[in-house]
Amino acid sequence: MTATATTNAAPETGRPFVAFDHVSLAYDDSGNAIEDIDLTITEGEFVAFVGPSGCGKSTFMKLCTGLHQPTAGRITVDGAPVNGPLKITGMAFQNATLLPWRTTLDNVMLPLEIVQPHRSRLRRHRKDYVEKAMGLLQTVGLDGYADSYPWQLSGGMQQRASICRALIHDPRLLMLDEPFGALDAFTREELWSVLQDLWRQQRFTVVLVTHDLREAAYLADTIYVMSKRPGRIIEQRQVPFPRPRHLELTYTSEFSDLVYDLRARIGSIREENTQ
Ligand SMILES: Nc1ncnc2c1ncn2[C@@H]1O[C@H](COP(=O)(O)OP(=O)(O)OP(=O)(O)O)[C@@H](O)[C@H]1O
Repeated sequence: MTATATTNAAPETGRPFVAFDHVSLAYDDSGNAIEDIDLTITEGEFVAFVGPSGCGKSTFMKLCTGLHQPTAGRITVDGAPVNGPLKITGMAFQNATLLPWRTTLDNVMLPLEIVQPHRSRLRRHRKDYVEKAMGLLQTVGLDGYADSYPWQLSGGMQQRASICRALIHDPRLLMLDEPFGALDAFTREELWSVLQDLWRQQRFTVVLVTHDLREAAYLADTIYVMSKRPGRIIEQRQVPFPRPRHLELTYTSEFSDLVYDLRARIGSIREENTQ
């Protein structure tokens, strides 16, 4: 794992990067899935979305990346309206979804065969790209596994590779939908550090969707709590802990208090649901 300096690496630009201007989305005539979302994510910020199941966290992501268009309101990313799928995003999901017939290295390199300008450059600059992929694999502790196939890797190793794949084309926006949800607690905590290191080195903007409140509190600068359907932002919490964060933080009373508050907030939403 790479060593990290002891500064807070979040860029201090404060420049708006993702802006939702009173955005709602109705998939069909059953009403809004998310409603009146109005928020700004600054460049290099690490934000987490938490909320009860079905509140619209994944819908938020799909809107951010242009996979769906809002029914009302306006979304801009890096100052431009989002009218279709964005090239500047990288994504990782709960399942690593690596292609079983490709080696780890070839899985990580896959976006380069699809996303421009890398696609046009790949043949001529393959050596540089391989070097870059190997560097990423080393950062996540997978050096030595470049030629292994996904079925030869543990779940945690596969997820490390999938994070490398999400980052190989230098996305400015990293979307993570429950990326560690299927992993055991130890592996998950290890990968928090891996992700924090990568983020501090490369300063991309991160949108993390998670059910794990400790994960949100450990990783994020800002946590948005969403209501039950139709999903609205009902709370925005700044996370005050300095970076780099270490696992000891999770045993402090400040950390427990934050997680407890978030849990209570989500508990109260769930209760409303059953009344
Ligand atoms: N393609 C779709 N067509 C119709 N309805 C959809 C579609 N995708 C999601 N929905 C509905 O929109 C609402 C929000 O779904 P979404 O997947 O965004 O929630 P979520 O908070 O990510 O859920 P979970 O925490 O369970 O993963 C849900 O009621 C869901 O049934």
